[in-house]
Amino acid sequence: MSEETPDLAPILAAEGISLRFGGVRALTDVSFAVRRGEIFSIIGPNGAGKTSMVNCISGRYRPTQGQIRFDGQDITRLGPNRRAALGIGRTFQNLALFGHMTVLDNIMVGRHHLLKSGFLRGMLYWVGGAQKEELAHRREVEEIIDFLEIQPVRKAVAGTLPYGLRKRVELARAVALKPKLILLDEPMAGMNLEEKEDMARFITDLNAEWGMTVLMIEHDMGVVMDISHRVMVLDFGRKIAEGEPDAVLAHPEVRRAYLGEDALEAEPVEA
Ligand SMILES: Nc1ncnc2c1ncn2[C@@H]1O[C@H](COP(=O)(O)OP(=O)(O)OP(=O)(O)O)[C@@H](O)[C@H]1O
Repeated sequence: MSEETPDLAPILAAEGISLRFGGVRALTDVSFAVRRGEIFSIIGPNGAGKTSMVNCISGRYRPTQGQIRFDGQDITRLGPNRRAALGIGRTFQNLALFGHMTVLDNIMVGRHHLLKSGFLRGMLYWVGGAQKEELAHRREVEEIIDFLEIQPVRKAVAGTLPYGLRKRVELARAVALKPKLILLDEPMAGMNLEEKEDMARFITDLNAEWGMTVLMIEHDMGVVMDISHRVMVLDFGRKIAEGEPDAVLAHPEVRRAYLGEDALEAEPVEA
């Protein structure tokens, strides 16, 4: 591996990742690295292996071959909870909120995962030490609520909110875990234009103001090219391109395999 300057040092490095489901090759020898502080997106047609790759990183799937390093540590064999504790957060393609709970409680649930021993913590609460911690938690949660502009609905039951807002609450819950790297699985899916614009702004602010490194899968090419620092393209489980958005868009194999010339002409993208 080449020498890296500190800010270009990868926070996440996947090397030679292959994943098979029986006869299906979901991923074949995919290597890439996400730099600390960047927004990195994975794109590709349906079935290209994007979610499989994210699941390999979050620990939901274990690759058939290859190694994943996070923050300098080999995490290939760690389970999802250990990876979350190391600082890998995620949101899901389909909403995963507790619909009957309030927005605030949903986000607090995220926070409680930060604490390793729930039982011991419960005991300590009554002794007093954890009470202070609880207050500090609340303050931080309020900060996240402010940041994601969900104050007006903080007491609302999550299941009653419009879809776009629920997605934002889900993001808040993932952010509440204070991950160093956040994995976003189609954060704009099912959103209208305004909701997408809001979500794009929150993601860029999380990245720029809170210093969170973002790894995102997203089908909306406009958004991807607009907010990503770098993009990787998968096709049939293989990496066909990686680089800055403009370079990736210009890549002949990407044009052929994924976008199609028509799509490119119809949708000019600003640098
Ligand atoms: N749990 C699984 N069992 C069997 N095959 C799977 C499983 N998960 C994914 N696959 C297969 O692996 C390949 C890659 O799927 P994956 O969901 O990772 O693609 P994707 O790029 O995320 O697609 P989409 O954009 O449709 O979400 C597909 O052929 C899919 O059918």
